[in-house]
Amino acid sequence: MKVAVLGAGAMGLRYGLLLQSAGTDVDFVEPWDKNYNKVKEQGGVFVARNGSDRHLVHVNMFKPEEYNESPDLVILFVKQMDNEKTLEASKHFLNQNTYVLTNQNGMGAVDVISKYVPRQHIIAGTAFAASILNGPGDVNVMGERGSGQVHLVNVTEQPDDFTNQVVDEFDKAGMNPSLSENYKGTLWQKLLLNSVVNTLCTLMDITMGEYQTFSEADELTSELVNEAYEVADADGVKMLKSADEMTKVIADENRRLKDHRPSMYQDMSHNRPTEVDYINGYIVKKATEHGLTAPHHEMLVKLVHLSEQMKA
Ligand SMILES: NC(=O)C1=CN([C@@H]2O[C@H](COP(=O)(O)OP(=O)(O)OC[C@H]3O[C@@H](n4cnc5c(N)ncnc54)[C@H](OP(=O)(O)O)[C@@H]3O)[C@@H](O)[C@H]2O)C=CC1
Ligand SMILES: CC(C)(CO)C(=O)C(=O)O
Repeated sequence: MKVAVLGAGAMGLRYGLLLQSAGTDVDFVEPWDKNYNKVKEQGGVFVARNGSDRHLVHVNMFKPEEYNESPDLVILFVKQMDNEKTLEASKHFLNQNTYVLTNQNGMGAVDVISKYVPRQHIIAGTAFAASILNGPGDVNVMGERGSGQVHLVNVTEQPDDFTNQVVDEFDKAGMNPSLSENYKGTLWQKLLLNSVVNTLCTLMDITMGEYQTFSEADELTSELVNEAYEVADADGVKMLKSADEMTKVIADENRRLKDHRPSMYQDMSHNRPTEVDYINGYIVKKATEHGLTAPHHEMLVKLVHLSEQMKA
């Protein structure tokens, strides 16, 4: 299987390097010039795990305009707001046979990807895993080896042979993949985690572990989760877990990745726009569509925008 990772940032590198080390044929396609130039200059990417054992790994990296291969699978890992321009710049290597996989946080990618490949070739899902890009060509993979999880789901909810091959490749790479047949339920599970953890840790300038040490952490998590569950229910989402179980999933993830500052924090601390509109903002949008309100999530969206604007 030939894989092109489109967007060689923190998570694109995490997935691509794991697959490459398990023997999958991986190319990285990077629209971000600074990263591309740095990788070419140093002859690869510096990779560390939990800040240790930093070493150089060779990768094949191309700019979208110079990439002329026909990958079987494209793994899209740019930020949500960059999807449209990135796919437009890559459309010469996307065709009716290409599969595109997104494990990005937030909601919206599938609608954009479906302009470029058939919906039955879109593999969505979620990454219960963390990475930090220290700078161009320099990635820090968080969590113990083999501890992250990947949940994959076909947008049509009909897994085919190719999707099962992708699961096998991910399994060989130690990525702990699972394949679901519940598209929205799978994505909402991660949406909930991000709507609590990314947003609160970013606003409060704390790690996931620090949040979980707060005496009322589970109560706060539960308020946000319950509000979102009403919206999911109105939207016809079949959730994979109860609201109480989800609160526990979030607490467990906070303990597992206790030293991690979520990707939204990485953006905020570098004065970049965040993905809040695709996370809490999506919950608010869906609430409005169904004649509901989601006041806690709406407040969080405004607070993140306030902070973004103060830094701009
Ligand atoms: N990081 C994580 O732990 C996780 C992230 N995700 C999701 O994965 C997706 C990718 O995120 P992630 O890998 O964290 O982010 P990246 O490492 O790709 O991006 C971080 C930053 O790199 C720079 N950059 C990357 N691409 C470009 C570009 N084309 N042009 C200019 N600058 C660029 C920007 O910084 P600058 O402006 O400073 O140049 C950018 O904001 C997101 O949807 C995220 O939510 C999901 C699970 C975990
Ligand atoms: C919180 C986390 C690590 C969950 O996997 C994440 O999605 C992020 O950092 O954006």
